[in-house]
Amino acid sequence: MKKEILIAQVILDHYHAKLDHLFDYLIPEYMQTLIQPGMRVTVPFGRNNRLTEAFVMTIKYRQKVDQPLKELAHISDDAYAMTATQIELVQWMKKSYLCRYIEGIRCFVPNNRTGKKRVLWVHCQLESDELAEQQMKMKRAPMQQKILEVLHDIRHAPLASLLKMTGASNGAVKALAAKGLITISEEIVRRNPFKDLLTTPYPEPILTDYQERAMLLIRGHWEKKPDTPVLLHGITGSGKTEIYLQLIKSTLEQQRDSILLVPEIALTPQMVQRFRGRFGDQVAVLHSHLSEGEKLDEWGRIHRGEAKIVIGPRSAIFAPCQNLGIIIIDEEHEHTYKSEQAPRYHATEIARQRCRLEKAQLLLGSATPSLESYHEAEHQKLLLVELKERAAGGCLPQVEVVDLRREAREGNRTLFSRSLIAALEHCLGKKHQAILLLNRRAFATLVMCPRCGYVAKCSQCDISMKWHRKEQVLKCHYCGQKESVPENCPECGELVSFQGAGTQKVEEGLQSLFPHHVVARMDQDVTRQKGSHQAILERFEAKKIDLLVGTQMIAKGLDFPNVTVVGILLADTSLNLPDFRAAEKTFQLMTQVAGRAGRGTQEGKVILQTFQPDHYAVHLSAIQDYHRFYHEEIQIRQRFLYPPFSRLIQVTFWSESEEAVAKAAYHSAAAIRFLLEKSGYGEHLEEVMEPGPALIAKIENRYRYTLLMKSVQIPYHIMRKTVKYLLMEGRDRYISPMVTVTIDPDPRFVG
Ligand SMILES: Nc1ncnc2c1ncn2[C@@H]1O[C@H](COP(=O)(O)OP(=O)(O)OP(=O)(O)O)[C@@H](O)[C@H]1O
Ligand SMILES: [Zn+2]
Repeated sequence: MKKEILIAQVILDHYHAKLDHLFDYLIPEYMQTLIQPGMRVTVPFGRNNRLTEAFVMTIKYRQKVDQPLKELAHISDDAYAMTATQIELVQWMKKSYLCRYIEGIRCFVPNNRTGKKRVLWVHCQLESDELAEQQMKMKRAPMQQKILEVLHDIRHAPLASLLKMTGASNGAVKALAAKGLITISEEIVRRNPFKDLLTTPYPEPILTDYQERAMLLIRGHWEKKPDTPVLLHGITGSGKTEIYLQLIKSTLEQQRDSILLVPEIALTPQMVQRFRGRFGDQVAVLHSHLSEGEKLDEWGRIHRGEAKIVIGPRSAIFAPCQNLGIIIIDEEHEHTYKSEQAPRYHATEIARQRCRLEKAQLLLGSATPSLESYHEAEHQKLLLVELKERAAGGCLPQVEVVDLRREAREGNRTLFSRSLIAALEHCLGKKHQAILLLNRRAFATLVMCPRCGYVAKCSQCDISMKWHRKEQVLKCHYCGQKESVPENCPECGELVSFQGAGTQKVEEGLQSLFPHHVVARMDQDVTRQKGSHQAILERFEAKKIDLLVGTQMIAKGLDFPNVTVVGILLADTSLNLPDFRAAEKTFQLMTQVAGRAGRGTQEGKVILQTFQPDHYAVHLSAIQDYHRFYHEEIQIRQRFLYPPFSRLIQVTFWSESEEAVAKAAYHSAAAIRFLLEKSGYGEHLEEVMEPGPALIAKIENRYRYTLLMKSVQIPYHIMRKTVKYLLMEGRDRYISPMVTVTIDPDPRFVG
């Protein structure tokens, strides 16, 4: 009989598709009591037995086989080990998002190559008489004398400061240490992302009636049904954050951890300020603007349980909390919760899985819940809790819809309607502030020929170039390519004109309308630099800015009571996108940005400019009636079988060869249909749609085709399995190696 041996199945820390499976390694005798699933190890790999990092997924006994197995070489730092839950989540992610193991693992395990930040301290314990005696002995070493003198006074100093103060070299310090006159110690310091953040206490208010009721409902519900998530639908300014604070406070009292997700980094500072104002240093942040070192140190604080509240955007859902009690997702409808890169996860889905596995509670909050979530609430899969009044006493702002067609007929072709100018004058006259939204960057969107219709396009991407006036260049917002601005049309020679408007143009227009007021702009161009959005928001809060212009970045979450006017310059930008969610996105954006006005005690006013005043998304957001919007929109979804009445999978094919990409798309569609037919779904093949060029048909010189599948009758897991089989395992047979394929399950952008 053959002997049983203990083996570890590992995933190599490597992104190569061919290495995306488990490898078996023998566990040497001495490691057997130490090793655990989730640990990071080093293994010999390949013909040269190169030492490679890997993660242990499982440990098991196996019959000894004739073919000899290689042995694990080394167990690495176990501080970064995955828990059993995390391993299970990685497996789940691989299956659900068709990603590689390592892509899932990398979400949980930080890159620890940065190491810890260490500071060296120098200490001196000499008494005065000893000092004098020693100094006598070192007449020839004036630097050493000086160091002793300085240290004798202050006793301790960081090495770097000591060298600066004395002008001495490292050698002199070492010499003193060698003589035993001073000692050197090492301190590990935390890289603190909050060092520049001003925290003021954020006291608990008396809850409003709605908040009080909401708290009772939520607590009562979770006592009975801890597994059912809550959807908190509260109008803008209704005080949802206070509910989050109170729920997290109870979680903290039970010694458990909380994760609070915000839709983008720009919203972290305001949230963090409130939470640190109440819970102090128990609050940690995790986001991509932290330095590697800061990230690692925050990760460590959470992992060790020193920080029990984590705030951050999407990726903070992977925070290493060891005793998770609650996850809260603020503005749950935001598309930023879906990752656009592998693994293409949705943070809410990860949250559901984590809550299920870790017995934690889940709360989704929004003033404009996604159709999917609200639909679930209607079908009792989520508990719906509503806040119908503003917390600080004010009411929702008045919204005036301005028909831009009429404005133009009456002779005003500028970006600023007469109503908007009047409202801004009134607002500034009262020393209030205003927010202006235009969901587009740059100065003008297009450079266009008024005679032949030529539009300047990026030569690598099939998309119009945007004019950036300050830099005097055309820029492609997809690949970043810059080109000079043509004066004449390259096709017909006519002088070109600049069409459309971006935030820069609004900024300049406003400045000339209101030369004595301060105008500032916040969009991706301005905030790419670390910390700059925070600086702008701080100035706005301190009332050093009167008019703030921005893209959707300024539309949500911000809470400034002195803002009484909001201008939406062009509601149509998002309405015209060829995406089945266009109306929903527009409604959400309009309602959210309108909600920035009148949050204090003064009344707010919103001017909504549009060419399509009769569109239901426009006029329902003008009266801020979520329920009616939901009922209109859900019927459309049902009629056309879009989510939540179906689940989608989108496959994108990329290649430098247009022929290859088209071929790949059509062959794949045909093969998927064939396989589905063989599995008995021949009657529903129309659920695999005709492939075609993507909405943006070319990016960075690569052509793009998309193939959309809509699972209604064909079960989703069957569809997903078929696609996976075809495009991953069988790809060599159907798709030319010149073509890249990405599979996006439950895509947020279709086209
Ligand atoms: N119970 C309360 N009493 C007085 N003020 C309150 C109370 N609760 C919240 N507020 C204040 O009301 C304002 C709005 O609250 P908050 O920012 O939480 O709204 P919100 O529901 O998150 O809105 P939005 O969806 O628009 O971001 C804040 O200034 C907050 O301090
Ligand atoms: Zn480009």
